Amino acid sequence: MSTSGRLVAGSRNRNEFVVINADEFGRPKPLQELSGRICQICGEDVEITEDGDPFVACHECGLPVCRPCYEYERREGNQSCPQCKTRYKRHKGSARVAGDEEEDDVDDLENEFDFSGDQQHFMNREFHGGLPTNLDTEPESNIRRLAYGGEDEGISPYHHAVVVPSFLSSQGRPVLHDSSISLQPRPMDPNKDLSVYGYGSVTWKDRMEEWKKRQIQIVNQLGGNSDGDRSDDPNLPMLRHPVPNAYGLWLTSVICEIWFAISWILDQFPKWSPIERETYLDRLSLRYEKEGKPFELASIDIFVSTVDPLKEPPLITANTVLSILAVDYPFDKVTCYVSDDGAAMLTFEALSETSEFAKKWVPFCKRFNIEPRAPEWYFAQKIDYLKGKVHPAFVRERRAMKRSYEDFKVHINSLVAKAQRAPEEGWTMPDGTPWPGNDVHDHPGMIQVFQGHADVHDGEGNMVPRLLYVSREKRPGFDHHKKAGSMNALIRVSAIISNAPYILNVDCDHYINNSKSLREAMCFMMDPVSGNKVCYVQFPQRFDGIDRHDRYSNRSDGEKCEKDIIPLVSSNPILASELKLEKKFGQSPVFVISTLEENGGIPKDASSASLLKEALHAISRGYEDKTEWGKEVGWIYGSVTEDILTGFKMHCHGWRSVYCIPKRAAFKGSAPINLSDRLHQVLRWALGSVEIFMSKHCPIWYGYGGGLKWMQRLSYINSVVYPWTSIPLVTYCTLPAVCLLTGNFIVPEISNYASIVFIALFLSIAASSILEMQWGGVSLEDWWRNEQFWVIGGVSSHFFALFQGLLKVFAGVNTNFTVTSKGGEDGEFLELYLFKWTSLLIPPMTILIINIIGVVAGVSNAINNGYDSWGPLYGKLLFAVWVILHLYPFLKGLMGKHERVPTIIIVWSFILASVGSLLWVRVNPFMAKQEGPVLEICGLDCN
Ligand SMILES: O=c1ccn([C@@H]2O[C@H](COP(=O)(O)OP(=O)(O)O[C@H]3O[C@H](CO)[C@@H](O)[C@H](O)[C@H]3O)[C@@H](O)[C@H]2O)c(=O)[nH]1
Ligand SMILES: [Mn+2]
Ligand SMILES: [Zn+2]
Ligand SMILES: [Zn+2]
Repeated sequence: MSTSGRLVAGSRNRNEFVVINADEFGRPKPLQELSGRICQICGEDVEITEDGDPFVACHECGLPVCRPCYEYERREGNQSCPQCKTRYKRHKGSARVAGDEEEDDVDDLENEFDFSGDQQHFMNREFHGGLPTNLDTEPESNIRRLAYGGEDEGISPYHHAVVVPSFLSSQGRPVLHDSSISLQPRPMDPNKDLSVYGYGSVTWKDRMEEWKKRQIQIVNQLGGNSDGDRSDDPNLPMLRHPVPNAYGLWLTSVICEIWFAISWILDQFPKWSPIERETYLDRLSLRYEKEGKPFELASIDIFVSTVDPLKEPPLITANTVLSILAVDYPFDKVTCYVSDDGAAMLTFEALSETSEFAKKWVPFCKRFNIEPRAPEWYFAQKIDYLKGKVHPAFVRERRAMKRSYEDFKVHINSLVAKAQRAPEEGWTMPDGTPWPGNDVHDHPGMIQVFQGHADVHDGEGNMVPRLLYVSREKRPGFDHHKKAGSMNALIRVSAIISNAPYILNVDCDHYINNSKSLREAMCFMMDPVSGNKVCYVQFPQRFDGIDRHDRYSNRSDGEKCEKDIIPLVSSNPILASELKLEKKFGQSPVFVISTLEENGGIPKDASSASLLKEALHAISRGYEDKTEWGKEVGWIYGSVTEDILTGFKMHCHGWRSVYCIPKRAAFKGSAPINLSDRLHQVLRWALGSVEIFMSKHCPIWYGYGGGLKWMQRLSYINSVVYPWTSIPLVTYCTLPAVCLLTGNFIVPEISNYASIVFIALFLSIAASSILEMQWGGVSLEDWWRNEQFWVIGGVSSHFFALFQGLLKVFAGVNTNFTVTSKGGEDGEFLELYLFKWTSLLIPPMTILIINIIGVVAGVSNAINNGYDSWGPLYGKLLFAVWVILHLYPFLKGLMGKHERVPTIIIVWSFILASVGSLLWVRVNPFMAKQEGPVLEICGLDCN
């Protein structure tokens, strides 16, 4: 059976393979009799061999190909003739070791790799079975992988189909940028630029003298007499020993920094083995869409999940569904399943409208080959009618289509308006029967097939893929496992109704932006050689409608990877008893049989009524009881980031995944554009990580001896430990304020030599991150935003997630899943400054306030105390300003004019901040008692 997930792995994929002389479908034209013989791949002249004849690459069909192209194809490309697919034989004189001439006409591949038994292996693979063998070859590929560095270096370019999770960021999310550079913000080290403070102050110098003397005493007491001379060297003791009057502060900061250093190192590993991939859609089509033969592209079941029509507007879901129905793929090979966890009649009715509108929309898309095929975003694009050859018919039809879409929108909006207030007796359907889902938490399973009868044609005889509405049974008092549960229900329904060998999962807001996306994925999945190892292909999520400045770092900060295409691979234990399978998959014989169909498909003799009945059984509340669903089968339960957990589990079983980045973004989604939603989303992700961290699936302990690569393990570890970094982060952000308020400082004055070392360190760190950004194509601005959001998210969401996670594990307190609001339909940034107040905002607010108070107090103190006290102040100010700058977007949101901040929150934060500050000044635990040098300068308690 199958399971799924996403996450991990890096590649960049460029479609740069050029086929010149291609027909309008991009296929190479059949052989033309050219006098001069032009290479059909690159367009250059084909060379003349020593014999005086033109060079012939393929003796089967004689397609003219020049030697360089042939050599390239033979070595790194398809390794076979692009026209007739005959595997290339080695040529006389081809670059080869001298003396193997007699091997002429030998098939390279057969020679290099032993393929016998391989096919057998594919067939018998059990889904969660061992690691597929023969990872090292990739002849006749739909794809090309360019691997750099790491294990791949210097070996064959096909060595190791290793998919390293190169793109995980600190948030454990694959980073968006087309590079392997992950954007781990690096905490600044205060020790690095302190050389500037402390000079010009006499008192400071006195203190230093005093302190040095003490160091010498200590060294002598420790019996370091032999070393006595060296202890006079001003550099050494100062680097070895902390500031004597603020030992506690110093120690705290050092502990924080050690943790930052560890997390930074963890973050570096995944960057080591980047992989680039190319897809060749034309080859896919040549191979599987031969003219005059039935298309052989595999079927795909597409799952759309939705739960709350108020937060996930039906128009957005409708657009996603339309983009799926209009996708560039044979219509009868696509089935779209919409899972409604909210059992909302609104969703149901909107879907019904959508299926009607699709009959106009889909043919229009296909006829004019437009992009994207989600009408809202298509019509939002500006078209220049004067540019290029815009057909007059197109102009007319586009206009008409726009009008029908407007009508459709009005319709949907009126449904939404109607749904705002539920009638007392609950909703009734048009035929008068009550809507079965009136109680969201207590209702039977529902399935509705909207299309799929062969007689549903659009005007031109084009047909539209089938669309199904599915709402699984819900009963109070049971854990329904949120999205993971709904996906598992869809796996079963779809296996019974259409049983495609591959599935694609999108959220309700993830419309298909590139109608060729499915083909992109199929290049990997249906690759004759490497396809059988791939458990999923994932695409990065791009966003629409984010604020131009992307203030909350949706783009760069831990971008979520969405959309997986997952093969439903059958286990083929032909002899295993039915009983054993039922124990694993549950008691639906139709479903169990479907798991045995390697190539999908449903039994021919079954009536659709009986199949629907079976499907309803498969989505009943108790279906998964005492089965392996959620444990070994399907999406894995136990974390709100079910995708990471499931992907991890698949990788542990030795499967490989592919990260696919087509030039035109494959999918787009809406990003939360107000801070509160964003923080809640990040909170949920972090909570998911904490859940995995504390479960048996913790990547630190789990799955040794399986197929998980070391680098993958490190990346997974990184993606589950990052919430812990919030503890040192909160501490670190409070330190500057504490320093300012108490007059202590965490770093001692240091010598010139030491300051040079620190400056050099600091510069090299800055240089390395600038270089990384350059390579990764990340702009400085993106990086800075990422940095900022790392601090904001860290001190709020990650911090809360830790406590919620601990509460959940140790006290069983469950938190609910806050679905992220999907942006408004018109892509305006309406909500940007709208703050919905939540307790999440208190920590960053408090930190901000105490730092501001610290700055004010420090400066006014220095003014009172005159020139001497300015020197040491700068250092502390620098830290405080560092914190304030990082919280700046937060401050800006705070000052937004659209809605007034409830006073109670301000009051609370102020009370907390001032009580805290006063306590520090009074109790002052970090201040050394008496024996330290006397504090003459600055600090609130300064006399
Ligand atoms: O009980 C539930 C709760 C949520 N969902 C759906 O789950 C999806 C993701 O929810 P959303 O609030 O949009 O979360 P995001 O953080 O934006 O989603 C990302 O992160 C999730 C894991 O944390 C993944 O499941 C998603 O695929 C991925 O897009 C949405 O389609 C919801 O409708 C359900 O179907 N049932
Ligand atoms: Mn989402
Ligand atoms: Zn040929
Ligand atoms: Zn050529």
